[in-house]
Amino acid sequence: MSTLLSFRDVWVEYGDRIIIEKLNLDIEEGAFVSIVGPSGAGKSSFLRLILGQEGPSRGVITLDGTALAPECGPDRGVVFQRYSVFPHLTVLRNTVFGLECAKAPVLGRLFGRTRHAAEAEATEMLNAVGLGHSLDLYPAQMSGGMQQRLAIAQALVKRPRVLLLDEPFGALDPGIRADMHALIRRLWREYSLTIVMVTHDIREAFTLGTRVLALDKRRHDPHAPHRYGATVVYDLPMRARPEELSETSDDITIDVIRNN
Ligand SMILES: Nc1ncnc2c1ncn2[C@@H]1O[C@H](COP(=O)(O)OP(=O)(O)OP(=O)(O)O)[C@@H](O)[C@H]1O
Repeated sequence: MSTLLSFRDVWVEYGDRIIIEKLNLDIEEGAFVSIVGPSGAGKSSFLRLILGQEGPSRGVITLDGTALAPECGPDRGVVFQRYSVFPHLTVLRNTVFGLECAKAPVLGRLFGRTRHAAEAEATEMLNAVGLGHSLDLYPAQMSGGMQQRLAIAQALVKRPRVLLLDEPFGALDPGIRADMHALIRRLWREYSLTIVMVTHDIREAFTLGTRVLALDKRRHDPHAPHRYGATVVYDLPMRARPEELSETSDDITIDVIRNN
């Protein structure tokens, strides 16, 4: 497997406040990376770096060996915990809209044959996430789980190189969550995705991830908490592949535990 994303001596600082420090990390193509860590450790900031919503204050991030573009492009898809879908658009229009933005960035609309092709692609993706029978529904007519399925279709229809998940299942009931775990695992396999997922749920991190990264501060100065930032303090490759683990399984095994 080749390296898809690479971080070299990456820092995130707001004024004199250090959030992430000296981050050195390679993410392989096809990996499912779970990010855990205490509140405020910089997990969302880390995702924003990959998304291009903000640049590092120092260091370099590359995607496929090329410096990451400073704006969010179709090579990176994202699903947030809530509010990713447009309430005034149907399921199909929500999904086609992602393609319109990628393929017709100026007009934001596709016409004729390209529009038909986009609708066919969107319908295929909606079938893949289990919304094939809900194309004409509006988000307000759907459950939270269905809305997250739509958000995943919206992100995946652009065929991103990397899919970013920011607490995507955090607002869902446990039963629906288990269904969504099975769905994302299937999509990860079928579409050969590379996924980076932030979660507060340790079991979810270990159940889904092929690798679990813990972000935290290595050093702490109680008199000046802003002086030190977080970095990867644990990097845990999982021995079992996610498809071999059941939701209720307790036999999670870890290959190596190493402190960077
Ligand atoms: N634009 C900004 N300006 C200043 N500080 C910021 C900015 N964005 C984030 N921060 C600070 O950076 C720190 C890390 O925030 P971030 O949201 O990345 O943490 P997190 O690990 O995702 O937290 P949580 O688990 O609570 O969501 C926080 O202390 C936050 O206040």
